[in-house]
Amino acid sequence: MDSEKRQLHLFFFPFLASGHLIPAIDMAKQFALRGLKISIITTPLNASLFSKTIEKSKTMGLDMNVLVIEFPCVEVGLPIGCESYQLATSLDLRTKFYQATAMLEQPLEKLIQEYAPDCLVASTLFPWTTGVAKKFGIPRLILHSMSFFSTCTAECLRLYAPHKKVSSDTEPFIIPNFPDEIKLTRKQLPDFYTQNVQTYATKMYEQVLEAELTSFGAVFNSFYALEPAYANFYKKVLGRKAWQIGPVSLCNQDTEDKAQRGKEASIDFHECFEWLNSKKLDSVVYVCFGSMANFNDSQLKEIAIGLEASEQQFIWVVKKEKNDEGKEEWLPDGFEQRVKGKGLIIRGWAPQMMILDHEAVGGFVTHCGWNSTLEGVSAGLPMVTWPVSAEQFFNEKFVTQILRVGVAVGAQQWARFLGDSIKSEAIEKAVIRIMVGAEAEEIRSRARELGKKAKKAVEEGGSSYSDLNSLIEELRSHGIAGAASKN
Ligand SMILES: O=c1ccn([C@@H]2O[C@H](COP(=O)(O)OP(=O)(O)O[C@H]3O[C@H](CO)[C@@H](O)[C@H](O)[C@H]3O)[C@@H](O)[C@H]2O)c(=O)[nH]1
Repeated sequence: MDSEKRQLHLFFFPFLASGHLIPAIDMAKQFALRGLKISIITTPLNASLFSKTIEKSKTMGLDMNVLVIEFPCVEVGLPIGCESYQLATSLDLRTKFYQATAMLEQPLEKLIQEYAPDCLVASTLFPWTTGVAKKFGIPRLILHSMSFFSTCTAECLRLYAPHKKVSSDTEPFIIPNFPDEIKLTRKQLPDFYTQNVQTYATKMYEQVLEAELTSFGAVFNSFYALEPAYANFYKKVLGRKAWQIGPVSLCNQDTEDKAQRGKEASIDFHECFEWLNSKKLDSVVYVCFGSMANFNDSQLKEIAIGLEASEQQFIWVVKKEKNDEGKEEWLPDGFEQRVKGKGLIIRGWAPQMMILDHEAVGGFVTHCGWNSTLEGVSAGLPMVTWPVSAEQFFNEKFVTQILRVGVAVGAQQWARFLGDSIKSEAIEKAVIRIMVGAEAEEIRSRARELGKKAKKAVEEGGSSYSDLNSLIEELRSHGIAGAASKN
């Protein structure tokens, strides 16, 4: 077959966590929409989460399928079914989880042998896949799940270690040689920056870096106009190769597609949509902390009190099981009766993208996971930033200081399983600041402009659209060159 016409086949191998799988499926869809064949490699439980999306893609004529590999839970001592990182709720379980992912090397090699894909697009957290791709003579693209800003912040912390030059965990330091003056404290950094001992995670991050330097390049869920200084920094100062093809969530255009990203929602999405339809433009604040953050009862209570005191309408997503007696200790007495019609609590999984895109939603209280941040940006929404873990404190700086589309609630420290560090008054005040008054209007108009730029980036001729074209062209010529050298 004429090699220029040959359909390219990409293997997508995302990390096993909602915050990685959801954007990876969207990204895979972008490639499939350009006529490429896509196989998503994942484990049985994760595959079931997006079976509907794959079915739907087939009805659209897209060439997408899933190849399932078993996850070695038993072999590493993980509970059976612990196939998602968010289920690994202790350091010990997380270490075992990473060990199990490294054991996926052989099954992956078997699939590559069988299907001979042209390229392996694998999560940044699978550094060993660069070696696998090399072995089979195909390029490995790094599937990046953070922004350029956060990736550059992380790299400058590693290079210059400014956090080691301050005398306490709360003394601010500045990221050296950066385009903007960004201040952080040690309390806002992931553990592995501050620990002096080598752990599985610290070793893995060294491999991540090594792989970044030796791979074909990286694909980012971002767009040029959002962070030009940091895209340039990544490419020119850090000397890496990258394509930015986001916001990838924007490939979901109809309400059902938006509602079905990720998991089955815990609320009938029609019901949620109807509820929003009954509300005025920009009158509802949406409160959600991603797929991983879990607050304790007293912090949830503070949120409830703060939301009620703000007098704003809200949708609040709570990922908290009822206790053994079926009680919800975090709910203030009579709360749901008092906010009836005004506030909606979703217990479990929300159809987030559908909610954010609804015109009744006028603000977003977010933990600053990169996907939520970008979804908020794409929907043109002002945000209250409440970082909890991972690189979320970096994203907070980006939203509040660089983009200036958010206000900080005042979270000061990295912690995945939190106490009641933020008081109701701070929540009330921050929500009011993004929903009511002159400041809110000013933030909203900046956010709206950014939302328009996000949509433009993925339209035909937009920067992300063009970057995806160039990437496909490069893969095509690489494939042709590779095929020629094999002949
Ligand atoms: O009820 C929910 C909760 C989440 N989501 C979706 O789930 C994704 C969540 O991703 P993100 O906002 O990035 O948060 P996390 O799940 O916390 O993501 C982890 O992974 C991200 C990508 O690496 C990091 O940026 C985060 O810091 C890290 O916590 C988003 O697409 C949301 O739309 C829903 O649809 N419904």
